[in-house]
Amino acid sequence: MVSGTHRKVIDVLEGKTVSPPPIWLMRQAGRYLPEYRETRAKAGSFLDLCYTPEFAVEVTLQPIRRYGFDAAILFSDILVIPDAIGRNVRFEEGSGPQLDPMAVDEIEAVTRTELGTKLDPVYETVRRLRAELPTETTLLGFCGAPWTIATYLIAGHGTPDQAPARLFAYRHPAAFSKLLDHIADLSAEYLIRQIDSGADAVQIFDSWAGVLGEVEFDRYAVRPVRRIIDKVRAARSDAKIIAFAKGAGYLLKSYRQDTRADAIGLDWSVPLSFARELQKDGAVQGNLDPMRVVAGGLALEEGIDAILQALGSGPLIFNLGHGITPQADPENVTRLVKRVRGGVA
Ligand SMILES: Cc1c2[nH]c(c1CCC(=O)O)Cc1[nH]c(c(CCC(=O)O)c1C)Cc1[nH]c(c(CCC(=O)O)c1C)Cc1[nH]c(c(C)c1CCC(=O)O)C2
Repeated sequence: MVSGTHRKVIDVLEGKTVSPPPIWLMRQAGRYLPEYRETRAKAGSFLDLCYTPEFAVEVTLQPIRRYGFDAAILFSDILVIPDAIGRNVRFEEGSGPQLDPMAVDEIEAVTRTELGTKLDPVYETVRRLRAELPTETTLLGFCGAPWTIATYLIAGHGTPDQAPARLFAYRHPAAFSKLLDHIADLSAEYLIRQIDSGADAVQIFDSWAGVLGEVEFDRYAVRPVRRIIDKVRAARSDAKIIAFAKGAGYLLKSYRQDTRADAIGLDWSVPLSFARELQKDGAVQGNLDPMRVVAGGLALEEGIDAILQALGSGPLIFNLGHGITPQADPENVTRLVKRVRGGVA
């Protein structure tokens, strides 16, 4: 292989051990960066930022310029799918996302929706990014997992424990499964189009997997993600896929095999001894507590070293256990990258 086209994240997704491990951070483009806040102010609403290729490309590239991460993640949001199917998604300052909540009698109509052309600007962003990024930088596309998307569709906003979606699923199991299958089909189409536009790999975010019981985890987290992965692979057999089921704990033991993901993302509550077991079956990604990046100092150094020591001799993509938060000091990210790459923090 020509060294200039070598993408370390892809090597790890193929099961290789890369030392030092490649690194990127979930939500690496975001409010902790002054240059993001500047572009965000110019773009208008948050969705305008997502749907304007010029701005979305700019904010995707900002953390790459600053830190030289091994992967760039398309700047967008998991809620663009609900937006594309007409659920009136709004991001209001300080209150998190808002959508039209979905009642059970809307299931038939919602499961007949199509993506249409609304997400075309996202594919254009992906094309421009692949052309502008350094060849050695992996470009990641993404979508939300059907369960996590459904939690927002049903409640109409974020909730601490997703009680509205859990209740809906117990009351209307057949309608709920139909809804998840439909979201999975739209998500597969969305990911295939991202891959065709230049994404080298994709990540599926199941941020709310941790609130599901064992039976529901299989039904609502594993199966719909497997459905997406099967459809993407049926269309693009060499697609590389990372699945992140936050809070899944012990259920991660079979998650990779049951979903067929190339890598599984780990949140910071996953013990490193268990993470090592999971790594025997393939690549893992994670799992530094984002609060260690806010704290800095010894908390940051010890957290990094523990992960490198436990997981550095196997296929690892270094990342946080969830998105970086707005309070993080950009200098701590500089220290983090340096330490992972073998320098002193
Ligand atoms: C659940 C979820 C969402 N969005 C996402 C998830 C899954 C991952 C996770 O659990 O964090 C995924 C997401 N959201 C965003 C990205 C961009 C790529 C990246 O840098 O990782 C990605 C991959 C940008 C964003 N998406 C959002 C922001 C902040 C909005 C702003 O700039 O004002 C960013 C940078 C808005 C958003 N979008 C969402 C919420 C709950 C919020 C509000 C929370 C907040 O205000 O921090 C839904």
